[in-house]
Amino acid sequence: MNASGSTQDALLIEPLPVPPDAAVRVPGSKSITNRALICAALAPGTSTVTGALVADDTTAMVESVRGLGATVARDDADDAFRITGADLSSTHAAHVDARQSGTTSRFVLPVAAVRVGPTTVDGSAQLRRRPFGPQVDALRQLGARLEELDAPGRLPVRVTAPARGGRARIPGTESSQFISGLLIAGPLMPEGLAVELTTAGLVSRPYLDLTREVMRAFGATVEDLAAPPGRYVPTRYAVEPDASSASYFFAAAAITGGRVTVEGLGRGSSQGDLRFVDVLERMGATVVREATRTTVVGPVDGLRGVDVDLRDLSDTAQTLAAVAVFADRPTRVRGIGFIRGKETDRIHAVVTELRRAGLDAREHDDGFTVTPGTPQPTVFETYEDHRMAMSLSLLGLRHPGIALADPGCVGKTYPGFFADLDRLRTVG
Ligand SMILES: O=C(O)C1=C[C@@H](OP(=O)(O)O)[C@@H](O)[C@H](O)C1
Ligand SMILES: C=C(OP(=O)(O)O)C(=O)O
Repeated sequence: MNASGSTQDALLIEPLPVPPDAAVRVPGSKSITNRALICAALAPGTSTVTGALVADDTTAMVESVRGLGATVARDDADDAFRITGADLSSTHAAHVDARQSGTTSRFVLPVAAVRVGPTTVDGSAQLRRRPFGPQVDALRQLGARLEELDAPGRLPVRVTAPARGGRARIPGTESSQFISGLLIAGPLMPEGLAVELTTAGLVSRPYLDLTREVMRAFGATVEDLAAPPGRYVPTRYAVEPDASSASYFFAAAAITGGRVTVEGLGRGSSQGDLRFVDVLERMGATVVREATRTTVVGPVDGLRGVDVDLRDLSDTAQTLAAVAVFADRPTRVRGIGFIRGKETDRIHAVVTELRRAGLDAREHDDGFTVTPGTPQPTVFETYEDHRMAMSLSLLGLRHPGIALADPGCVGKTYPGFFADLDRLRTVG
């Protein structure tokens, strides 16, 4: 790393000397990687997944599907995982550690309910604090037997008898991952699966499109929120770059008046978080959308504050909180009360940290308001939340004295983040 140095545990982010003019390629999508890995693990035969993210959340999935009986081999030369599907009729008792990964845990738990042997799903202390109740409840409606080994609605959970399938009622307002996981397991339930929402609202909707897209690529049939009995077939699948990871680079262009192109993420992408560039456009940035890449050019005359609902793309809420510091008027973010149940209470965390830097930021039940200002030199806390670290680092690109505690927390989805951020310093 050439311009970011370590002080004790904290990482100092040096301001960019000039606005960036750069093209970057961010790692593979966490969400697509974990969907592809688990669909491959359900397909009898050998699948190949290329371009996958290699990070803590996807290692969690690799280890988990191995625990369920799949074989996973890494071929670095080919940038590929080769996965041979698990024998779901095996009676062996499985134990799965989903680490910090919401997707891994919420995709594996329903899959545990379509195998014959008992499976225990557990995770880190952080994951044990996150909600699982609606999914446990839905699986019981589908005939599975589950034991919550610690507290109701929390990990660890042991599945002791499989689901027959049918209809499950579940709220859509807490996490779409519950529904994605049920859909993934649905084709392997003897009666198939139909999910019925008990709420008018549905958060993180684009992730359900992603689930259906990857399921179909692996040969499964799925329509809306239902999957008839069926099967997966092995395939070769290429993972595109991660749109949430790209948000930090688009934001860097927006706040500096620079220009950043993210390669491999273009008009055909199904990742909802790519819509973050629409928000930047509303704020005054110029966006160039091409078939296989997207460019953001920051305005020279400053950004406008916006009032925006991010329920479909909530992983970009903290990115926007950082961008909002550089606008001309307050930014209000709505529709994201459910992000209090992510790696940390993200509304509280981001507001607390902006205030630590002397900025005016406020919490609301459903989001936050950030008023523009000049952040003071600060060592930000990062709450074991990769997105706190990556978002707050943006302030350091413009202001001196910004440092991050526990920068290694980015390893959850983007181990090379700070090295890639340094590439914005390369002129030309
Ligand atoms: O399905 C997915 O891949 C994801 C869904 C979202 O979670 P929620 O559905 O809990 O909002 C998102 O925050 C997470 O990073 C990835
Ligand atoms: C919320 C996130 O992850 P997960 O729910 O998959 O742990 C995230 O990556 O921001």
